[in-house]
Amino acid sequence: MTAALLELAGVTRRFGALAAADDLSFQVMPGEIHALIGPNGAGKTTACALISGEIMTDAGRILFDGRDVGALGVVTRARRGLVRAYQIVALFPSLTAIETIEVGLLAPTRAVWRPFAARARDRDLTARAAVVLARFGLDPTDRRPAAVLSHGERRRLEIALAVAQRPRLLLLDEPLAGLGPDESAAMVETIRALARETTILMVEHDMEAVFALADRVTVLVAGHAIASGSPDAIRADPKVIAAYLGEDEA
Ligand SMILES: Nc1ncnc2c1ncn2[C@@H]1O[C@H](COP(=O)(O)OP(=O)(O)OP(=O)(O)O)[C@@H](O)[C@H]1O
Repeated sequence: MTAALLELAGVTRRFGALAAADDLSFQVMPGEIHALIGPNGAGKTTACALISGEIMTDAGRILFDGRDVGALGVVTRARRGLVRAYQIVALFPSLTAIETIEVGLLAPTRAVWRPFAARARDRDLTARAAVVLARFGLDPTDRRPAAVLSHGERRRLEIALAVAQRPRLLLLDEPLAGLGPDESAAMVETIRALARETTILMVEHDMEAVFALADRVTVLVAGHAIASGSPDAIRADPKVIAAYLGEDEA
């Protein structure tokens, strides 16, 4: 039997009286696109933040490649290959797209803390960053700061930055949010292509995209995973229909 790449076992995280993660357990297998779905407030974003290390668990274990990463911070988890895509604008608003990716390429080497010295030593850096940008349909010669890129361009840059860090597990929180139909379709294709080189765990509200992309789906309700399975099994699961998917038809 293949070992899980990521395993949450009995993870709980409280905010005051509310358990945003409540005895949460599920597994992400190597090579799959795994979607985390659930109603608003189910705890999907909290689960992402717990997995990436932005917030810590109150109880339970998070295993990445068989090792407990629950006590490690964001940077250490990212260096091990557990990388979340962030809203770029909040991080590097004044950098251009290519500078943003250069930082991402340096991050796994720790050189991010002294980027200018490292840049002088790594003459390939700009060329490598250009290759990453091109994969995401972004222009390496674009001198605009990230803050003024269009919403769709920023989403692509956000994922490109995460990919530059060579993730073994890429965490995507609502990659299609705010995208128009054409941009969404392009992003679905991008995610499918990324899945050839990295395992993907994504939170997504767009059910059509989830069922088109995901190999397996986990359904969260009130911080707890009520089901994990193939898209077909999830769609047919009476617990899921009652708790979530049935909502639309109610
Ligand atoms: N930092 C926080 N402090 C207090 N409560 C929080 C905090 N973060 C999340 N919560 C609460 O935890 C619950 C789960 O929130 P979370 O954002 O993880 O859900 P979600 O499934 O991602 O929701 P959505 O689909 O609306 O994005 C919600 O009730 C939310 O109000």
